[in-house]
Amino acid sequence: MPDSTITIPADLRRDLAIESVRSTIVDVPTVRRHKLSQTSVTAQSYVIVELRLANGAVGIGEAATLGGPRWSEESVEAMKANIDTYLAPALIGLAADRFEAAGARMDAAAKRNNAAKAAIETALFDAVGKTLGIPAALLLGGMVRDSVPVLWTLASGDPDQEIEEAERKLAARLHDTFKVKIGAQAPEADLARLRRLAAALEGRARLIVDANQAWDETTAARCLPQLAELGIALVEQPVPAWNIGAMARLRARPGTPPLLADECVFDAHDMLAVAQAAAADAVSLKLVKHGGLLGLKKVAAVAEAAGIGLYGGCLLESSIGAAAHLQVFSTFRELAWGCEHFGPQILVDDLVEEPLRFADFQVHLPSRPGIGVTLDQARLRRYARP
Ligand SMILES: O=C(O)C[C@H]1C=CC(=O)O1
Ligand SMILES: [Mn+2]
Repeated sequence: MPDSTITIPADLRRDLAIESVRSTIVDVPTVRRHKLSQTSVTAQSYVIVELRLANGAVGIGEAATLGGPRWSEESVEAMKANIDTYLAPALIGLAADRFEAAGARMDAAAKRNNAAKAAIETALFDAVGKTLGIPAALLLGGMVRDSVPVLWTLASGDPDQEIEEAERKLAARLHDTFKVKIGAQAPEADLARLRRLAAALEGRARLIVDANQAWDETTAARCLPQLAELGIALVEQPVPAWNIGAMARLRARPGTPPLLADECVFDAHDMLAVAQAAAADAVSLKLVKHGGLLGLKKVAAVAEAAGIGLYGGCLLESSIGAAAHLQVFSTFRELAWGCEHFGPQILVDDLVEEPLRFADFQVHLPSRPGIGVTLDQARLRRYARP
């Protein structure tokens, strides 16, 4: 287990009042083009939150997007505006360890805005953790594990490049599960691409796919058995987020591989609806969807109650957002599907002094207090929007 006995001077503990919140938009280039069904990115945009307490501690948090407001409704521009105008003013003066009260204030100040709220709540846990000298995980139930299996996503759309990329990851013992992004081209073209990947990696890697809502029910009914025949272990969000009924009907058909709910589950109410409809085998947990670490735990609790497996989702976060996810993922008794926080490795640069460590097919929890990583101010300035 990581060392959690770091001590900091008593005077730093004194005043947890939230004094200021600063938000900065950054754009960090990626090492290659990342293609999803609905968008394609060559840079990742985040809002970085720095939240200062009266005791001097500064907590950090990150809100990720994917292709502007295309993956979900929040863009970095909207998040910054809503943080500065509505969310931050609602919190000034509140004691930072009153996490639920902070959530209630933010919900009263702005509807949804889940990624923006998550970045602020992350910064609260980071600031309090730093103040107390403990990892945020200790405030969330305590660690069950100090590393998490991590997959890599293949999303260039070019199977030759993707096989070569997967081979490099396997050889370096970084990743042996690969998520393939599909839905940007016709289903038959994706199936041909997957056939090539499955043949090239057979017996050496596990494949899952993410259609990002690209298929209608008829297309999904036709293609899902073919994915099962190829040995695809999990199929993420094959149909539009609103179509829980289709997910349930597809899941009940013989020959359908396990289904992973992503865009159809934002809050715990969504999770309950998916569970009641028996519409998924697993759920992808993400701070940007669930509004924070506590919201993520609530969604996970509903899933656990329904026997739905937990999958540690991402939105290509840097080491800041990834570290926050790891703090909460580390507290789950079961994390059946591991996680996909490869984000720090797809960026040309990170935003922290010491990036997360990837080794032996796992991403390792940092052992410092709070979320465990330190914002690199020089890098923040380098990638900040003018
Ligand atoms: O899962 C998503 O929909 C979003 C994201 C996560 C990894 C990736 O490549 O895209
Ligand atoms: Mn997804």
